[in-house]
Amino acid sequence: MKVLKFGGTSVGSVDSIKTVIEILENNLANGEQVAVVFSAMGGVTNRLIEIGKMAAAGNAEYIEFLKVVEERHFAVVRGMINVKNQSGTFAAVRGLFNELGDILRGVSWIKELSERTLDLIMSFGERLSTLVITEILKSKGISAEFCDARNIIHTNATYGMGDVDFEVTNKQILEYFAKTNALQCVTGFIASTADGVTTTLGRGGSDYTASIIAAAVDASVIEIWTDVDGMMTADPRKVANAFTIPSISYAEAMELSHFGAKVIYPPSLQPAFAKNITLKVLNTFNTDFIGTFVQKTANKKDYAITGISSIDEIALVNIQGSGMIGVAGISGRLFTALSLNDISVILISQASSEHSICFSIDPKNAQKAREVLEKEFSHEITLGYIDGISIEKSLSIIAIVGEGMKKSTGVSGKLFSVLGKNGINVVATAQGSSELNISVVISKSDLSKALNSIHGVFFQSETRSLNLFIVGVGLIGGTLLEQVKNQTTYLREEKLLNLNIAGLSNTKKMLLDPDGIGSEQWRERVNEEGVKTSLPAFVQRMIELNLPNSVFVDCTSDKDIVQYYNMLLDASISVVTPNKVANSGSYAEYISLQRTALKRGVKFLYETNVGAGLPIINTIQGLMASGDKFLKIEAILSGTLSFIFNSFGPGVRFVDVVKEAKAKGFTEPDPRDDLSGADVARKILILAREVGVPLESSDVRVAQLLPENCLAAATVEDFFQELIISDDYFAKLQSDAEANGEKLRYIATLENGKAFVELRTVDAQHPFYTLSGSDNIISFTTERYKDRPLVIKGPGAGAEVTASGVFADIMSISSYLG
Ligand SMILES: NC(=O)C1=CN([C@@H]2O[C@H](COP(=O)(O)OP(=O)(O)OC[C@H]3O[C@@H](n4cnc5c(N)ncnc54)[C@H](O)[C@@H]3O)[C@@H](O)[C@H]2O)C=CC1
Ligand SMILES: N[C@@H](CC=O)C(=O)O
Ligand code: NA
Repeated sequence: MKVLKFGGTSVGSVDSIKTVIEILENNLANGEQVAVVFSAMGGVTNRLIEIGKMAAAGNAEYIEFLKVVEERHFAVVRGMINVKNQSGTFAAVRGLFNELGDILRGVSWIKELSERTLDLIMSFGERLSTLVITEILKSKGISAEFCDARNIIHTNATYGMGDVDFEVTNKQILEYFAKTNALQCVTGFIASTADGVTTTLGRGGSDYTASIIAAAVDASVIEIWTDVDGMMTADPRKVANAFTIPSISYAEAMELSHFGAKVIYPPSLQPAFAKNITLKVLNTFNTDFIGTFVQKTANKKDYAITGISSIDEIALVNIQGSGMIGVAGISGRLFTALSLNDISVILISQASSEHSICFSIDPKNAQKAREVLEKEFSHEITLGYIDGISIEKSLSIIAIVGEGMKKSTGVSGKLFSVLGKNGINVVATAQGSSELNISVVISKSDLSKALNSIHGVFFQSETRSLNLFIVGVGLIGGTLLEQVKNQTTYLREEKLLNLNIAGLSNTKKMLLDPDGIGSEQWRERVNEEGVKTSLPAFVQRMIELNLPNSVFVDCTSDKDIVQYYNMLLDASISVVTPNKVANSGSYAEYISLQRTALKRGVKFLYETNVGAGLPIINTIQGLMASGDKFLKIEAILSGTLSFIFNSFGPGVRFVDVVKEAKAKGFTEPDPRDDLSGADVARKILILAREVGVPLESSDVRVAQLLPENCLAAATVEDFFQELIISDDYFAKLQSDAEANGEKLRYIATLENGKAFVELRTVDAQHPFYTLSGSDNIISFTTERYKDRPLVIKGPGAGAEVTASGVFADIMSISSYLG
């Protein structure tokens, strides 16, 4: 025999009942006997409870509410049974509603609603749905019979959650099914006492009915038909990427039952599990889907774990003291006291030092737990053997579950590592020696981030996601977004990396969308949906969103923005930037950013601070890490100045070359920063710091290349005017150099702890002579590269090369995330 069970949504509407009929017809076609258990129509049980309470409160409106429930059942009859045959069913349904109406009237008279009466009122939900569907089946010519489970399942008189008398029940079920071959339509959830008083089976009640029957008759299978695709790897409301688990063991299903309760409530399936009956969880609304098989032993898994479950809100109680060490009986007394007071313990952890025990409970029991324990241990507390009871709230538990972790290494490593990388603090942890479940207690505010990042490493290890928050969509930011757009498919398909643009801001508008702004229509979306830009609000929202693998990308030259870097890094958000302001501010700030990133295990990356995309910072960091010592750095670090000196000559105005550099995207947003030497000065300052020389910006000596009048210009426009006026000055610089067969080069040097930048002329022998375009060149003399320096050369400014350097930094974070 086969046992099927349909939940409330499956029997909730005419359309879904049509599917139920089809499923039943298909099953009957196989010839195997079928029992089918029905829940009440979706929402009806809750409605009946409400109606019962209204009646008890003397609120006559319950009558109207009851009419609505009645009409729902009538509507199904009208929708499913031919007009000619409806009357019998209508009469039967009306009969049940009359009976229920009488009971409710009684409740409203005596103004009392006992658990026993409530069970009786609730029983009408299943009795009605099952009656209606039985009649529908019969009207379709199917040999179906209504089976009132109260006649076969007996419980004690614990109302609300009757204790099943299996001896009697199993016997009655066997006798009942031995007598019939018809399709048995059984009322779920309800039972009765030996003397015929209606009871209910508590949580997961209809599943329990199915399970009790299946176990009694040794059914071949139980099919639980519900409204989702089976048991999922995580709660899909919290983890968008959760997917159906095809095969799961009983034990795993039990462990996952916290959120799995929505789908099945495994404890209610225990009788079937005990008989080794396979359970299938199937979707009435997606009948072709394979669903989840629950069996004693699950099929081999593709993943190290089977699923992730969580409890949103718990309180953690800690009891500690020197008097607990080596003293037997403390934990016995502790848990006895809790159990005598009906406080259920969710998780327990005690370190081998025996100095403390912590356990988690439902927060609504927290105060009671404190009182109970303070009373139990009052003597020890007075004597100072126990320090007292501390309770922490606003915590959540996440458990990873799976038989696959048994005796396999690396699972807990992976769990703790992903939590660490995302800056999620683990408050407590527990793993039983069954190795089926590792539980961690974390702050509730980290729950969503933790679930998603854990799900990511265990189930989507092939596809990793980075959440990008980009501020500044000018030349570099805009080009970066273009590059991201062009690479999205490649990265997803070839590198299994999903770049999610979760936030964007220009100076006017900002938009944050954790689901992704998209790299195609970002401009339109920011314009249309964006709100007025506010950097503090942007940063605050990012921190609140608390998305895993978040990266803040600062593509501005803003001075104020850098004050947020520390805060972001501290919130475990990596920072990537071409903006040089932070690293060229005070040395204390530079160091503090490095330290915060290190402390939080996130990245602060700024390769494009010097030489745009050229691998300069990375090279230095590699050499420093491997113990090389820098003796000298000599470099051309301005793409703009390089371009100018390579393009300026007879027949060209200096100002036009500067304007061309700006048009080509080489200059700073304000080109005076390039021509004043300020940009080069801050670059050599950053390099000095990277090689371990703790300079301040005032330590860098800058020899001006501009005449006074240009330096004094108040605006960029004025500046260009002054350049025109000074054209002869620049022409002479250039022609003097050329006359000597030399070239003008603006060179930065770091030697003996001193940094300076100056305009020099170099002859054809000098390695810096043969530069073209916007080339930068950096020559490192180190202990290892002493005889011949290490030289890096190439375009050191411009949109494409800079944006790709920023992109490469972002990519390096993704590989670090593993
Ligand atoms: N252009 C280049 O070759 C290189 C540039 N860089 C650096 O890249 C950064 C960006 O340079 P570009 O893109 O060329 O400049 P840009 O002026 O074209 O872009 C900067 C953008 O940031 C916006 N912005 C400024 N403050 C903002 C704020 N608080 N909130 C939102 N948006 C803000 C501006 O409106 C502008 O659209 C600068 O720090 C620059 O030093 C670094 C290496 C090379
Ligand atoms: N304006 C800068 C851009 C790179 O940092 C330059 O010209 O080098
Ligand atoms: Na670089």
